[in-house]
Amino acid sequence: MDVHMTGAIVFDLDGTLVDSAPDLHAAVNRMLAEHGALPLSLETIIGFIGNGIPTLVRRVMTARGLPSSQEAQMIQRMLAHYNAQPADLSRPYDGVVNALTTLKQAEYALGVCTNKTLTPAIRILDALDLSRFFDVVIGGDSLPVTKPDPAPLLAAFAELGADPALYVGDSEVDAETARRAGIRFGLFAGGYRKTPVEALPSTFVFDDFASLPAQVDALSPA
Ligand SMILES: O=C(O)COP(=O)(O)O
Repeated sequence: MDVHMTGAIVFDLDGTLVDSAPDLHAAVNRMLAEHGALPLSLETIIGFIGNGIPTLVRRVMTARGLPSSQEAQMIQRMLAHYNAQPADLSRPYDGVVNALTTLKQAEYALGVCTNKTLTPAIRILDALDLSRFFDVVIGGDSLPVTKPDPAPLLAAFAELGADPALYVGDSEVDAETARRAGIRFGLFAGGYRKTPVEALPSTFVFDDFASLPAQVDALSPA
């Protein structure tokens, strides 16, 4: 990696770059239908996102009273449904493409650190034409641990090879990951967060990606 890069910025995926909940919701309900279980609402599924697909499936099974003996099979079916259609309904949030373009032009090295399983994460980035911005993608199954363990985030920065400038995410898990990694955190307020923004430690909060490059510019050097 070019040592003259301005710095490195890593982004969360679900609820930060991409509103991915509608496809997760559709895949969950296809999985539930196969098991003869009733569907769950989009709002319920949004509340279950953040700790990766196996945890999402466990939360869904608890909500529907399904026996944990079926867990491994249901995770497998969820991944099959989701991998088949990961980006039919998912869209980047407004302003994401312009913000990434601006940051890339300013010579930031960009990466993604998500708890989403790597295969659908990459398929989504490809389908939405976002892969071109990123030099590294760390998924929920890339390491033996997931966020909020800081290891995946630190691995993303290590691979980028430039000074860590910022992690950008939307959730409690992301805020905790950045805190444990000792990395500055930009909190996107328009994602899947469950608690008030004031309750989460952040360097700054933003609700419009159009403002992100200026917020990054305003940071002191890493
Ligand atoms: O898949 C999830 O549950 C969360 O994914 P994220 O880390 O991109 O928010």
